[in-house]
Amino acid sequence: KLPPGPPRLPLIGNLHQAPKDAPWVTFSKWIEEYGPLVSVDFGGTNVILIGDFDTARDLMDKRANIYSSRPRMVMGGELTCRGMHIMLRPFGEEFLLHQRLEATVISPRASGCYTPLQDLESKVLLKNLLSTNDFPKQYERFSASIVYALVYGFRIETGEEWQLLTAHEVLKNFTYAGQVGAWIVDAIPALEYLPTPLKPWKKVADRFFMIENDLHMTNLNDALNRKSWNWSKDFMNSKEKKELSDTEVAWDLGILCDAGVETTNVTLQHFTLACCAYPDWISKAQTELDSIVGPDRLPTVEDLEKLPYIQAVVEENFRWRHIVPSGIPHATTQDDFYKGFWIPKGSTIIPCFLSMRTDGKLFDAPWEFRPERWIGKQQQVNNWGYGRRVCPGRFIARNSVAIAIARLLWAFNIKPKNGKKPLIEENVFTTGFVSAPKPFDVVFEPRSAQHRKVVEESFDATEKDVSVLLDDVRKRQVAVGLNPRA
Ligand code: HEM
Repeated sequence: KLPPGPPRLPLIGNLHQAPKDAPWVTFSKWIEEYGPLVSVDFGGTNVILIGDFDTARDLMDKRANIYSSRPRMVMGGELTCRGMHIMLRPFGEEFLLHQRLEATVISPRASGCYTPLQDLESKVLLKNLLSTNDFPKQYERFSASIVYALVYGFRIETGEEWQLLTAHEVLKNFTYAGQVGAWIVDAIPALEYLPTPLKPWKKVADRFFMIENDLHMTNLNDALNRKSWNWSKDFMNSKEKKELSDTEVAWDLGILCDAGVETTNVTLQHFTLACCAYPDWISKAQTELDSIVGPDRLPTVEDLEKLPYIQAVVEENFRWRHIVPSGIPHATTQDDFYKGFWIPKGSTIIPCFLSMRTDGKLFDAPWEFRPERWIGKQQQVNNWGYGRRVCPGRFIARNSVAIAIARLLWAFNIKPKNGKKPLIEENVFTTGFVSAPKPFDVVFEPRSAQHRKVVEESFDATEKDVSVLLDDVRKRQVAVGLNPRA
């Protein structure tokens, strides 16, 4: 039998109950009512919701070979991206070839070599926050500049670069094309065989494809002409490239780049909201920074391992709120049985991050931001997803978030502008696929004149030429025994 779930109607199942906005709220209510494994039927698609860490690990990690595909998205994936979006590729030989292509540049060892870029961009972040409180824009610039430098060999210095602005447009188009239930061709894929005049969606998909394809191809070609090492050159010289077209490689690079921007940005926005809503822990973090680092220099990447409280803040930040609270769906490629329940082949599997993070059995007062939960403890948080689809950028992202948090706390008192702690409820977050805090006003106040001076001097003194930094990154890779392919 299928796992329990809300009663279904004939033919449409639970489609009438399918949430349009903030689906995680409905999903977590069902999980509370029916347990950690829930099944619903959205118009013929069997959807399994997973609501706790143990069940997610048992199925999605331990049985990764059958839980690592993706639900089919005809309009968003097959037509708009012509099947080249790595996040939407079905699990199989082709997907694994693309994963092998990226494996060497995203390993923990390779990711540890990218710290010169994270050092520069976090210094720029602090310097900019001395003169503006527009933190979402500054976090976006910080996150984007790290990945654009790696993938294409250039920096995002202002956040107004045409490549980033076009990437915004691409994301908007992707969200539009990927709307669940909006396109008839998603429900009846055979309609794609109709003659073109009878397929109005095809024109939209073709237009979106052209915009995105142009962006990825131009970025790739520009990157190949830049002076220093970058991922584009590396991928084009790989042995996997022999089996792939330039266009496929350009899309892999483009998606890696896009996937690194909004994610890191929103994670830092959550951190900022937590500073305003639950400030009690901040003094402990700053006391640790003052005793290990002192007032005369910024914390460095090397300091991080001597800063257990800061590490706990980073971990709690990942737990407190996930950027995608409903989880990123997987799909099964075989029938499976678990604790007496049947999970059919082709089911959509949703690991509901919101339910896992607010599980009262594991986390006391889960809405509160309490870094102490992590001191001396190994708990689960699964920020990065599951099985063969686990986030390939996780080592880079963790390093970026950790150095940004350490330096922000070292340099600033981060406070709500109106002096009032925001009350954290679901309605302070946006309701789309990626859920960010709704706009709120924050002041980034330097902790002292000395802290301001160190921020300014560190910025002035640091190397800003991306070619020099990428040459350093390449040298570091060779020094740790890696073999850059370009
Ligand atoms: C704090 C920042 C980040 C968070 C919270 C995050 C989280 C995630 C999650 C939850 C998934 C889905 C895993 C699954 O399906 O089980 C994912 C996938 C992915 N992430 Fe990240 N990510 C972050 C940063 C990055 C960065 C920096 C990159 C690239 C450099 C990246 C590239 C990707 C890609 C390409 C996928 C698709 C993997 C696939 O479908 O096989 N992410 N990420």
